[in-house]
Amino acid sequence: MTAVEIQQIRRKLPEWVAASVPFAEGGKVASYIPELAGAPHDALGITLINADGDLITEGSCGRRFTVQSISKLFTLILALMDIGEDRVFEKVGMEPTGDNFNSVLKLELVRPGIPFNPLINAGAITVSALIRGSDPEEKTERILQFMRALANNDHLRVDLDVYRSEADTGNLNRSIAYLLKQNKVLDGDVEEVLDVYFRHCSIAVDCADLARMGLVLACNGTDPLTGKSLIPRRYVQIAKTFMTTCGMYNASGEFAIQVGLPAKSGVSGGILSLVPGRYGIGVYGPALNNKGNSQAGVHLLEIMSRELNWSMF
Ligand SMILES: NC(=O)CC[C@H](N)C(=O)O
Repeated sequence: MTAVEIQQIRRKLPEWVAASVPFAEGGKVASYIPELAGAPHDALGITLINADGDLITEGSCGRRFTVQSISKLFTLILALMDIGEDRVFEKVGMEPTGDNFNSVLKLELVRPGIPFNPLINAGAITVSALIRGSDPEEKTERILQFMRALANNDHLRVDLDVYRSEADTGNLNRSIAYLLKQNKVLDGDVEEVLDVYFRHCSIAVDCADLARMGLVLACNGTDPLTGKSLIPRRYVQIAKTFMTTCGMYNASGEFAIQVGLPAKSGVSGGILSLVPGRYGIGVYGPALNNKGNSQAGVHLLEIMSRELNWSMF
């Protein structure tokens, strides 16, 4: 079955990618982080990898881009591994918001002012503060090492141009962080927490890195290609649940209906997705729809899920 499906994907993927590329036209490359604005509008790439190590790539999959919000998954998992779920969920909730990823609205409206979930900016900034490490450098290094292990790629680095660009212009994130400090959700130095957050959002990857990280999640925390156990199963379960309920921002419900797979997107146009037990998937398409998800990338995943009957539901 799997071998037949791999052949089908290899045969049809060029056609599916070609059919999705035109959808980029209706989307916009994110420019609120100035360094992201130069990304190629109509690029679309995808890499899939399965537990046997079969790798399928199509389109502009070799391009490097920053993970942005996709990193929130891995900081969440690392915080869970560092301090356990009871302590993490004292500080962030488990519910979708229906608001934009960078909204401050509910931090003021809903007491006690903790972020609704770890995948919105408020939640991820809170989680950054929970990562073990004596200073921002050590925390960032630990996040990098963790992502390198998951991607099986020692070369992952912070893209310093994107980091500086976001640190220079990230006033909305600064507002969120100071509000969290005021609400006594954030402990410690706000600028140091933001520094860790901006840096982990700026880690550069390609589609193959995302696919390999997705494969570890698809296989419940063990990299099937090295046999290494990298994440406790319970924390993978938590991460995949958040991917399903909040991973595509406030379009997660629609994505669950149209695609039906756990996924996490970022404003640079990346999407990490997976088919449980079977594939890790990395997608890159920088033109975003009005919810902040890759316009062509979502379309491609919709086609694939429909054609291959991948929905979990
Ligand atoms: N949606 C995203 O990818 C947001 C991440 C980005 N670094 C920000 O904070 O705005």
